Amino acid sequence: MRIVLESVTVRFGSRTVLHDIGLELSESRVGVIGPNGSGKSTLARLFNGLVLPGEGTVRVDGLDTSEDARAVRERVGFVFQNPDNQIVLPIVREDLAFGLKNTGVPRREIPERVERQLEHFGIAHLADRPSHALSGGEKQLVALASVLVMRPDLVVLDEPTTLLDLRNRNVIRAAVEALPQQAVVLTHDLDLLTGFDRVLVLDGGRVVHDGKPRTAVPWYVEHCS
Ligand SMILES: Nc1ncnc2c1ncn2[C@@H]1O[C@H](COP(=O)(O)OP(=O)(O)OP(=O)(O)O)[C@@H](O)[C@H]1O
Repeated sequence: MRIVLESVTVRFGSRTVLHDIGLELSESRVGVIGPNGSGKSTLARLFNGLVLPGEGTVRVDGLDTSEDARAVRERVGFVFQNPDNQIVLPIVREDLAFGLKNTGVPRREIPERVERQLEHFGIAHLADRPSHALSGGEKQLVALASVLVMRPDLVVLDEPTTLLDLRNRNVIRAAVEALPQQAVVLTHDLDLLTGFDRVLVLDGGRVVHDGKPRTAVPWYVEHCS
């Protein structure tokens, strides 16, 4: 799918957080890097209508996020940086089923889809556990599973490896690599970007570099550290 931003400016109060951004994204793996506060999360939130542009337009497969928010959200899944913002129900299995119940998936298909998604991440043993009592890394995996079970066409992951130990970081890396759908990944974990098709570097609300990881990552290290 194609995401097109035309002259997009985002302001929070009197602060301009994104300045006149023009972008077209259709690659399978896109990374977004940049210093804290550079606007990465705000940019990514534009892709599924969580943030709407103050000026300009954002189109997802031709759908204007300001006009077709619901259709856009069905296509674009968003995995939050803090999994506590994602997990809504007290038991893991129920949490994964929640979104499916609200989108008209036939009830009898739901338990199997949930089970398969949990198994895919090696977390089937968490199915009946209370969500609030999971470790940070377990929560991050459950949050990702709860988005993927909805089968979005594009997945946005906001710093998916921050809470993870080495083993789970590798689980997430492998999961991102194996995703059949397009993915946009915001990260400070530069190793995660190996093999990506494209990396955007943000600084001060502007795209200051746009290229392959082998050029974008060294550029970022040289200019933004
Ligand atoms: N809802 C909001 N209201 C006011 N200001 C906001 C809001 N969301 C973000 N900001 C501000 O916009 C700027 C960009 O924030 P954003 O979260 O997009 O940056 P980021 O690059 O993702 O940062 P980090 O790497 O720290 O997660 C920050 O200065 C932040 O304080």
